[in-house]
Amino acid sequence: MNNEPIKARLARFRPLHWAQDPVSAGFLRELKLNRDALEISLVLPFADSAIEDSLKTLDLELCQLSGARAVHWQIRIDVATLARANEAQGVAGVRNIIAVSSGKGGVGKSTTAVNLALALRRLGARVGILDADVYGPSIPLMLGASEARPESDDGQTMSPVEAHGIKANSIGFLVGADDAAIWRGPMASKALSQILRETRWGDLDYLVVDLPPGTGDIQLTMAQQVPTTGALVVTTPQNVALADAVKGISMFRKVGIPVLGVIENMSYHQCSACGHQEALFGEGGGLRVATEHQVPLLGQLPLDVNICRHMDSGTPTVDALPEGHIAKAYLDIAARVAAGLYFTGKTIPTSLYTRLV
Ligand SMILES: Nc1ncnc2c1ncn2[C@@H]1O[C@H](COP(=O)(O)OP(=O)(O)OP(=O)(O)O)[C@@H](O)[C@H]1O
Repeated sequence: MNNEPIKARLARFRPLHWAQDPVSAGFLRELKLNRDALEISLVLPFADSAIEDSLKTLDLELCQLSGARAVHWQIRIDVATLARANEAQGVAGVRNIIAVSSGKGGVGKSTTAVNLALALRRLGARVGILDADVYGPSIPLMLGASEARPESDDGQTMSPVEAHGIKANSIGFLVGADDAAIWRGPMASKALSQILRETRWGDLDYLVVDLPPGTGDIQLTMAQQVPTTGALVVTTPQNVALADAVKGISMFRKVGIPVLGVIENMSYHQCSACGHQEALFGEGGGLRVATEHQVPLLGQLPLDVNICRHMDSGTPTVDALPEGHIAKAYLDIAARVAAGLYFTGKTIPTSLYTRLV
């Protein structure tokens, strides 16, 4: 079979959130006609298994070009390790670290971090989440794991809690919430460093770190101490939150950490009875901040009672209603984040996890 027309068609396929097509990006591994089926295998260096649905839209055309009766796609995810943005020493086994921050408290940063982590897992990645929010470590509750505790069999390292298919550790597991909330910068960042490096994460493609809200010393020290690949800023559309989101972007830029984008939470309210959408906190703010500061607006989430209810019940929306429009919004954000990291980053060798005994 002459592969060239198929390759040429694939080379014209570029999902909106990819910076390159699969052929010029080097993702195409095999292309062959097996009896009357066209077999195409791709290896993606970032989590995006949902891309198969878009690829399938090419099936008819590819069958016509090749004479095949069906197309069999094989998509394997082998996440690349990308260069870290700072000098902090990497964590063996952890390929990429995504810091989730917000300039202001209560905007839904932890909700976003947890749903993002679950969405990355649904896109085919091995994922962990580290709750570094000293002011309100809420991840254990959100994952329905508040009774769980990381265990240690050697007194030096601990195994993370596993919930909803991801690994998790939290400052909340280790100290009382009231104790952590009064910590000053050095104590909080020391605790973060310890929990990051003493957890046996194993091999992870992405570790999502939920930072404490704000742009003060604690956040700055933490951002520098974690071997971060890129950061996200969560905001709501109110002017006060947006002003703080801008401070967040500046904070990361000051320490050389790329801002992967802004996520606008509680963007609008959709009436559950009639479907009418209302922008309770103003409109277009997230986009304005993103445009002015030259970062992508990665997505907008509605103010929706289900998001809150699912969190309180310990099963975040991405897992509670995986086919719903909210889960789809998080999956879309996760795909953009993963692709954005890869296409703007520089691949470096992966260091695999080995447990020292
Ligand atoms: N889009 C949303 N729709 C409805 N409720 C939401 C939404 N996002 C978050 N919430 C709810 O708002 C509350 C605060 O969310 P969350 O804890 O994620 O905020 P945060 O920014 O991490 O807060 P903190 O700054 O205290 O860490 C939670 O009860 C959560 O369930």
